[in-house]
Amino acid sequence: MGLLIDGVWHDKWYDTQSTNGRFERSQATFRHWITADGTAGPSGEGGFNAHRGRYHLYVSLACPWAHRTLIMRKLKGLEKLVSVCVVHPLMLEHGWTFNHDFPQATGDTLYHHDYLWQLYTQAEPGYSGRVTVPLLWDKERQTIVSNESADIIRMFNNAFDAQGARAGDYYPGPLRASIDELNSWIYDSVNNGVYKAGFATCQQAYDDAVKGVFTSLARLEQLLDKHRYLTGNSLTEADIRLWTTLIRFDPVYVTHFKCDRYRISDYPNLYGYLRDIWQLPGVAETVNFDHIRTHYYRSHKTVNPTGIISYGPCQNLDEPHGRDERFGDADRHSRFSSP
Ligand SMILES: N[C@@H](CCC(=O)N[C@@H](CS)C(=O)NCC(=O)O)C(=O)O
Repeated sequence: MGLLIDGVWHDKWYDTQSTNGRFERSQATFRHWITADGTAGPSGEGGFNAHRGRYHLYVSLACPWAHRTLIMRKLKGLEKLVSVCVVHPLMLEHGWTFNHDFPQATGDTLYHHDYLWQLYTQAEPGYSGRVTVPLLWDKERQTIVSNESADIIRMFNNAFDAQGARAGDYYPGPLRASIDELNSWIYDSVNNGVYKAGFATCQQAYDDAVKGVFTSLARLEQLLDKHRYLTGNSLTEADIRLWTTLIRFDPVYVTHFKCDRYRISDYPNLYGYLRDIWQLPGVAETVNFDHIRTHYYRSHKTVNPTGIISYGPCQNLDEPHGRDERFGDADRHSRFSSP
């Protein structure tokens, strides 16, 4: 675990001393957008036109932020349009690496780099900052388009629609305000909340974070009593963003990050919702529990110095969830049908 300073790699764990034991996530730095016609998006420069085969996604199968991009790539049928490399699950003194001595770790098939940080310095030789996944790479300009998952899933949602992407809009106009509102508190208290609890180095910081996690899970449990998905009866980007945290919750966050008040499987609605999305076509294929559990338990030496991987919960995600009958079958079929 480390970061780049003026293009030089330094092995350094998160600094929580300067923030009174609180973990503060830094902002992503590359914020360009792929658009259908190459015009600039909401941030960054233009010139990143959507083209089949031009872009490459670097992910970790362990990482919940990267996982969002893999799910959106799958739902939108972008597998043949945007290629992917998978880093090794261990993130140690060199950060993410391209070692491929682990099932489904692919190495760097584009440049044969050893480390992810080499892509950051290839794009910007004097780069200073954290070296994170997901990373969306432009093979043509040989640079980073974006290292922000929230932006990448929005690009995937519509930029490739004229290039053969599958139909489906996961950020539809009429729902945008409510999706944005959900994203904002779910990001802070759930997606990032589990990290704030797990990486806290003082009791108060942990207490605040863990209470925030369970307050929000209670709120979500109520919301999911009213409709099948967060904004109603169709799946949106807000669901995808929440779900990648929920799928890691019982297998990792309960024990490793000490988010142990309840398990997701203790909440009837959240657990049904977890299984509902798991059972949507293509979603389960994006999940790799070996990468997930190996990464967390073995990479965070300050949290789990022995590197012992816990026994793990017994969850049957294929069990029927009944949410389709309970809320109607939504417009799921139109979303997943071919264009
Ligand atoms: N804002 C980023 C956060 C990505 C992120 O923090 N990824 C983690 C993996 S789960 C990472 O690569 N961490 C390495 C580090 O912080 O040094 C996003 O959502 O894309």
